[in-house]
Amino acid sequence: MAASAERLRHAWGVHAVYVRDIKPGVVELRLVGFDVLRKVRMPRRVDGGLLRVPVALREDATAFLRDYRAVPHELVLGATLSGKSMYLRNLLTELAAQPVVLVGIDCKRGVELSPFAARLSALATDPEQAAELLPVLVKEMEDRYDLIKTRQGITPGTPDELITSDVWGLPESERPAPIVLFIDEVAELFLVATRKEEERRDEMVTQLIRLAQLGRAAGIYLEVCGQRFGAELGKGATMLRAQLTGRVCHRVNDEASAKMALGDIAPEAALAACAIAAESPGLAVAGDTSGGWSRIRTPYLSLADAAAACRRTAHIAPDVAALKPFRPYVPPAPAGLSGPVATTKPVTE
Ligand SMILES: Nc1ncnc2c1ncn2[C@@H]1O[C@H](COP(=O)(O)OP(=O)(O)OP(=O)(O)O)[C@@H](O)[C@H]1O
Repeated sequence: MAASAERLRHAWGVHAVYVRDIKPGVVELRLVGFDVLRKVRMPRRVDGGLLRVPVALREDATAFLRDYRAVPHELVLGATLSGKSMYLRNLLTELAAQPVVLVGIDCKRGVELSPFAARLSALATDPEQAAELLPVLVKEMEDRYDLIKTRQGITPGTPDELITSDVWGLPESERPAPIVLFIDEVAELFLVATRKEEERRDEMVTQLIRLAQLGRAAGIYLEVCGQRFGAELGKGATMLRAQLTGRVCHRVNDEASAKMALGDIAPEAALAACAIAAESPGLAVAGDTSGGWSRIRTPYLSLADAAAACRRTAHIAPDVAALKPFRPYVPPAPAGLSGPVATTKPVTE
């Protein structure tokens, strides 16, 4: 096999299989999962910039970028074993390499997000902890609004370019680090058994809606993941969903679930999600409320490699004093796993 194809195989992981060289720098690939043949020029790594990370491959062999500045909040839906965790794993690992504060709520006792503890500034693993963490994030957001306001009124005659309505307009030295909050299996936050739990749920949902409505200007972004996200979850669910304008829908069990994710984007996108086969985990339909959508596939990334990437980047996690009490316990690295680890990277031509 030609050297160019070797490089491609390495860069694309198991998701693109070399078919033949067409001419120097151009090869034909079968994109596993999409089941189509593509002519692809030699890919180079995507340099997305802060908060703009490659996370999957599009059907046309270009990289799908998760761009928080353009689409601040996202909903990732899919049935069990459809590939949601793999998507989050890729996203989290890419963000971990940037000066971004990563926060997790994983009410499945932390089984999904704990492996990334070394890079997480805060982690809540049950609804009680989430109920303590969310108001701290809301307070952080309010403090950031105060900072922007102070800057606006700094002195009469402040040059126009220093007048800003979000953290991105602040001078770099004063700008707080962006925060991405990952919520795995959001339904766990909504489910209640007692009246007391219902009150706690209502408070959390209100806090989440506030973060979704106002977070962008404060540099706080949400990545919400679940199997379904409809009105049946209870008060506030549809209001919160409306704020999560980025949508990624993996295989779902019924049309109603696809419509929850994509119905307000494009009916054809919901149909495309319904057509995803059970044997294609990692395949999804991604869109946003502008109406644009495409089929995407996340690269395979093992949990061990993702965890190792988080350990390697732990030292760049920005400090947020208010989150210190929520810092997760980091177990010692397993022997033999502390060295450099190869990870697959979505690439583009
Ligand atoms: N892009 C991919 N390529 C190959 N295998 C994948 C891909 N994405 C997921 N898988 C495999 O599919 C299985 C399910 O993936 P994953 O755990 O991400 O699903 P999930 O939707 O999070 O499931 P659950 O809701 O049950 O946690 C895993 O064995 C995983 O390795």
